[in-house]
Amino acid sequence: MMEIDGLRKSYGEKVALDGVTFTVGSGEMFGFVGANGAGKTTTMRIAMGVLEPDAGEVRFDGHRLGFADRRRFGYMPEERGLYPKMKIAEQIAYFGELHGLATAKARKSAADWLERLGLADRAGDHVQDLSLGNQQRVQLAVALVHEPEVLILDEPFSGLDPIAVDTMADVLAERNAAGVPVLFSSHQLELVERICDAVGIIADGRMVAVGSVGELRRKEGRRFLKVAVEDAPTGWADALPGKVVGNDDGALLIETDDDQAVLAGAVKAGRVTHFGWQEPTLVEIFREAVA
Ligand SMILES: Nc1ncnc2c1ncn2[C@@H]1O[C@H](COP(=O)(O)OP(=O)(O)OP(=O)(O)O)[C@@H](O)[C@H]1O
Repeated sequence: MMEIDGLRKSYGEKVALDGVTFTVGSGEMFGFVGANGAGKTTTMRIAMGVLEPDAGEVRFDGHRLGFADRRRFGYMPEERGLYPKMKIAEQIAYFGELHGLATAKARKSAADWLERLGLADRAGDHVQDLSLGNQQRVQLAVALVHEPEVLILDEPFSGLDPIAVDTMADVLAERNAAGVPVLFSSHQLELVERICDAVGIIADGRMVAVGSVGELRRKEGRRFLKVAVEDAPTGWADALPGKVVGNDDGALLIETDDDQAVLAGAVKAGRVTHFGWQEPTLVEIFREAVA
């Protein structure tokens, strides 16, 4: 388990992190979301030891992280950082050796990851000759080559085509299944909602919501009853307990505490063709949490 505990960080006058706390459990996929400049990259850089916090600490399995621990982490930095003129297989193996793998093992692992990520036929190409999406796959291989115990990835999905997104998501889920905690940032909230066990929402350097999507729905989101009634008179729901907040393709969206009263009113008004709760999406939860 990785614990981010009370991180504070300022750049001059600018307070970037104002007490950031959350945990990423073993085998957990944690999606870190927030507006531009909210503090995601700063948090992840501190977790990787690239930046020192002004206060707070990061722990792994109960102890404060040191250099040796971080060698066993896999990291995809926001600024990426591949060598453009180095051949990709050599480059991945080189990073493997930097993380302590013996040369033969590093080469074997590099070849295996290139195969897994669909880049085996590009092994001898220079990084600069790959498309940006393929460079990102190489960056993922660099993060994974030494079989890291924790993965920290800054916007790993940005700029990928849908097939590459699926490959990346599958690889991360496999690492999760092997017990690896995965922390990644993203602006792709539908993807985060689909693949993450837990989500943390940061705004202006503070965590404004943390939990599973289900927990966030219960705590942060508003849910609505979606009710469609054929041939109902206009305004049929006006006298019912609750508030009509919208119309979705002919169905009313009603905010209410009394679904049974709304159902009884709907049945009285006409033929009910749809009746059910509409849960808020992560996009809606996000908008409410950062508002
Ligand atoms: N080296 C720096 N010097 C000064 N200010 C910085 C520096 N790095 C980040 N900041 C500021 O700190 C705040 C947090 O930035 P950070 O990069 O952590 O946000 P982010 O959530 O990763 O944003 P994005 O989604 O745009 O990548 C921002 O206001 C940013 O301008």
